[in-house]
Amino acid sequence: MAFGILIFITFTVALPLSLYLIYHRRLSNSFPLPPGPPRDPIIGHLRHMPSTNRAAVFHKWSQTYGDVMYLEVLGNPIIVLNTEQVAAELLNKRSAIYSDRPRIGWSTTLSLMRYGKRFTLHRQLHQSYLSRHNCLEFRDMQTQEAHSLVKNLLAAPPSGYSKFINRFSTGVISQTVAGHRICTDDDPYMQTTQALRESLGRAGIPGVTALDLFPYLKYLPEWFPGFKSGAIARECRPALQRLYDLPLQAVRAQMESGTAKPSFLLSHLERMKESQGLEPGNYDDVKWAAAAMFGSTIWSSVTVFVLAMLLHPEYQAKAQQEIDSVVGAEARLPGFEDRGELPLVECIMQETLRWHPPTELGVPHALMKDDVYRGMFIPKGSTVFANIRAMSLDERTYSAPSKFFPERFLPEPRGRGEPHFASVYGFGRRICSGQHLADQSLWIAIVSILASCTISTAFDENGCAIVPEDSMSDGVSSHPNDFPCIISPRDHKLGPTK
Ligand code: HEM
Repeated sequence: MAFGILIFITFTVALPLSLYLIYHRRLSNSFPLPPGPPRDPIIGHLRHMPSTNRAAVFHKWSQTYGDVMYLEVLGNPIIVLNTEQVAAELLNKRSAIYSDRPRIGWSTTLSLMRYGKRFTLHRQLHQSYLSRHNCLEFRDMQTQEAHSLVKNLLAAPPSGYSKFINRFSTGVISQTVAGHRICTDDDPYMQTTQALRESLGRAGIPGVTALDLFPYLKYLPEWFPGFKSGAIARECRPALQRLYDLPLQAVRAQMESGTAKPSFLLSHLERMKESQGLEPGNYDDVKWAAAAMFGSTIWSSVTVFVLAMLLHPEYQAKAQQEIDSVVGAEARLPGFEDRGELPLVECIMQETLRWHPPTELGVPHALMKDDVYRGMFIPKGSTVFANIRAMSLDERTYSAPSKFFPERFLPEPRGRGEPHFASVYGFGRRICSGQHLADQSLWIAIVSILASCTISTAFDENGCAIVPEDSMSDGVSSHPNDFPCIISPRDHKLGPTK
C-alpha cells in the first residue's frame, strides 16, 4: 500500500515537478535574461527604481539597454518593452501567455483582473456593449455632453475649466453605464470619481508599488512609515464600493418605475432577465464590469488638448478655418457626420494622444509561462510593462517626436505620412475595451471646443502672460499639471443650444 502511494506520488507530483524544474533551469541556464541596469544582491533594482517619471526614466535607460529591458525588485522580475515592435510581438502575437495581470489588490475590476474565466466574462460584457458598431448609437448622447462642456467652459474662470472637462468625461461614462446625466458638481458620480482619482494619483504605478509586491502590507496601520500605498488602498475602498453599488441601484429603480434609459446595465439586466447567456448569479459581475468603466483617461486627453492649443495657437487657428470651411456658412456646430471632412481636426486629436499618452506605462501585463524571445529568457510571473511613452517618442517612427506636430500624420508633401499612434490603447487581449467610446468622446469634445471657443493665455496680476510648462503628473493615468487659461467664445459662431 505504502509502495503504491510512493509510486502514485512519484508519477503525479514528483516526476512532473522535477521535469518542470529541469526544463525551467535548462531554459534559464541556456538563455540570458534581457539586459538591464546593474542590480544589488537580494533587493535587485529596489534602490534604483524611479519614484517619479518612471516611463521617461525607463525610456532613457532603454537607450543603453535596448528594446526589452530586465529589472528585478526583491526577486520579482519586471520586463519593460520599449518599442511597438517588441510589444506587438510579445503582447499581441503571444497573447495566449502574456495576458495575465500581476497580483494586485482590487482584482475584481476588469483592468486589474487575473486572466481566466471571470476575465473572459467581463471582457464579453464590455465588448458586446462597447463594440465599434454599438458605439455609433452613443453619438447623440456624446454630442449633447460635448455641447454642455462648451457652454460650461465659456462660463468658467481661468482655473476652473478642468472641473468641467471632468464632468464631461464622467458624464459620458455615467450615461453609458447607467443612463445618468450629470448636471451639478455635487452629483454622486462626480464626487466618487473625483475621490478615486485623487487617491489613485498618489498610489503609484500598479504592479510595482510596495503593496503589489507585499500584499500583506494592506494590514499595516496608516501611520506605518513608508507604506502609504496600504493607506491609499483603504482610502479608495469606499469610493470603489460606491461606484459598484450606485449605478445598479439607480437602474433597478428606473426599471421599476419604467423610466430606464438605454445603458450598459439596462441591456445586461434585461439579458439576465431573459437568461440570454447570463445567469442571475452574474449580478456581481455586471456590477463590477460597470464600475471598471469609470476612469480619468478621457479627462486627461481633453486637458492635454487644451494645453496643446494654448502652446500652439497656430494649429487652433488652422483647425478653426478648416471647420468654418465645412460648416461655417450654416453657422452650425460640427457633428460626427463631418468627421471625414475635417482631416486637421483628426490629426490634432491623434497627435494629442501621441504627444502625451494618458497611461504612460499602460496597465502591466503578467507572463503566465516561461518564454524565450530573441535569445533572451523571460521568466514566468514577470510583470510586463509596455512603455507607451517611449513608443510615442520613438524616432524611428516619429520625426521630432517631442514636438506637437499634428500634420505629421497627413500624406506627403503636406505631412510626413506617419502612422496614428494605435498603441495608446494598449495590446493583445487586454487592449482597452473602451477605445471606441473614448475615440468618439474625444473627437466630439475637441471639434466642439475648436468650433465655439478660443483658448488663450491667462495673465498674472502684473500683466505678464502665464505660459504653462509642458509637464505631466505621475500616477496610473497622467495629465498636465494645473495651468490657467482663458476660454472665450468665437464671435461669429452660434453658441451651443443644448
Ligand atoms: C483616451 C482614452 C483612453 C485611453 C488612452 C485608454 C488606454 C488604455 C490602456 C493603455 C489600457 C491598458 C491596455 C493593456 O493592458 O494593454 C486600457 C485598459 C482598459 N481601459 Fe482604457 N483607455 C481610454 C479610455 C477608456 C474608457 C472610456 C473606458 C471605458 C469603458 C476604458 C476602459 C478600459 C478597461 C476596462 C481596461 C482594462 C481592459 C483589460 O484589462 O482587459 N478605457 N485603457
